[in-house]
Amino acid sequence: MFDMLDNYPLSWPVAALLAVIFLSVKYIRSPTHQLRHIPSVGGSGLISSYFDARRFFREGQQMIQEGYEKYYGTAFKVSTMGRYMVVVSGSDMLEDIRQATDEQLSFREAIAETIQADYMLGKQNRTDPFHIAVVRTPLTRNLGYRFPEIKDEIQEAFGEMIPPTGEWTKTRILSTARQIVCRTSNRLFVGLPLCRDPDYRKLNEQFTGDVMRGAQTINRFPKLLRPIVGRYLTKIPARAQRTIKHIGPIIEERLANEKLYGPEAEDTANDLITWLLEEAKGPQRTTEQISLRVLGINFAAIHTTSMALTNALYDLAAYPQYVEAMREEVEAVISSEGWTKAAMGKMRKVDSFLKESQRLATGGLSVSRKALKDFTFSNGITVPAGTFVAFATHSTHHDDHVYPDADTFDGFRFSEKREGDGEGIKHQMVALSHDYITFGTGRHACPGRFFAVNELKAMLAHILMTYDVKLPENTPRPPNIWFQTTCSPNPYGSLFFRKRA
Ligand code: HEM
Repeated sequence: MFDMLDNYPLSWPVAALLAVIFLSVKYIRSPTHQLRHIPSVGGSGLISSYFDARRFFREGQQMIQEGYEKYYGTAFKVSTMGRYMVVVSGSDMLEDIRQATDEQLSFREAIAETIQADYMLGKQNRTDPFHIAVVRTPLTRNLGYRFPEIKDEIQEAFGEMIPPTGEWTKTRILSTARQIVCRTSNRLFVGLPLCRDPDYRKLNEQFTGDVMRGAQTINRFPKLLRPIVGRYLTKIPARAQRTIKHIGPIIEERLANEKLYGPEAEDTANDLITWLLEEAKGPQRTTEQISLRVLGINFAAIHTTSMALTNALYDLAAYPQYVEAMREEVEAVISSEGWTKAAMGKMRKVDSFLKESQRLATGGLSVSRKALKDFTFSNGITVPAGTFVAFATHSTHHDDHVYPDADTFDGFRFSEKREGDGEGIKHQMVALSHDYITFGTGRHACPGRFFAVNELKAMLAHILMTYDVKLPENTPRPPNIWFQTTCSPNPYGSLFFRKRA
């Protein structure tokens, strides 16, 4: 080849020129160049950004905090494995994200790349997300009607997992919470007896971990190979088949009944399968599609809610000064309302305690979006198409300018605010605001938050009425575990429970 070039006197300079042109175009198109107007936390050279991406694994939140303090109200970038992430802060920039259309800043494209969602739940889950409307409307509307069953499952699940006896019983709390949340949520989603089926429960308890590991495996391969890797090197296809094995017969029976008695025939189960079948049209109405939507909703619901419950229980044991006031509230409300959804709405102290617990424990970044077009924020900062943007949530929640004494756990911070005139609604846990981003913002804000909060309140109220809870002797609240910007309650922590004295 070199000999060949030697035979043509102009070839060396031409080859060198082509190489320079190629490298220049590549550089101009690279995120390093395109995002050069946005300051970096850490370096932005090729080698330094590799080391920063490695540092991000261990010290992601410290890096976000550093950028938040230096560039509050504007944007900075951090390098993560595979891409830069542009991090924004301040109410105005969050409002810009809230108002952006899906064609400008896409929630679904961001998730699709981060967790390789197409290989986990099927491409239709992203391109045709009819299940979101189901969670937002019929699931939420039916909470009052189905509440007695949710309460029944809470009672049964706690009774089995943590029998209330006179002796202090040590319980590894995160795994216990996950099992209780899975069972209770599925009492609403698929009802009895499936919600108690050991294999179905295990499948849903483990699915989030399977997805995270699967995504890591897929992300290691180039785009071209990913369909093969997703299919043969992850556990996901087997999990999908296992879900269909459990839910398929129920769907088929409902479809057969519909054929027999007509579409107007009442589906008395009134569960997630009913609502999905009501919403689904044409090709969406298959056993596989409906089963995968149930799996996907479990994915969104189980880990988030069980982490929230675990954090609340660590806080309950660490700050026992709030117990008596919450018990009085629960007793008063239940004696006038009974165990109903309306009663949950009246438990302001319980709501505040859970909200405060989540305020402190929400992870480093949320509201992840991918820019599909160049996007200009109202402060003039532009991010080019293809950029990943996220909001500095943990830093906002821990900012003394936003919350006085922000690092301190103040269990009734929000219920006290609700006592002011006209303040009754906006400080409740389900309310979205620019200061409280646990459930995200805008049209993609968590549609399951009404169920999650009612379920968490019913669980905490049940615990307050049934148990005394304490930390192991002379030990502090188990510290949260950070990985990149994810903040998880300590999986190794235990609490002691005994029948309420
Ligand atoms: C404490 C528990 C929960 C937390 C902290 C939580 C948090 C979130 C967050 C932060 C988002 C993204 C919002 C955004 O980027 O703007 C989200 C989306 C979502 N959540 Fe939740 N969630 C919880 C429970 C649930 C439950 C119980 C369900 C289902 C019943 C659920 C279903 C969903 C769905 C389907 C989405 C996607 C929304 C969309 O695609 O537009 N979540 N959640």
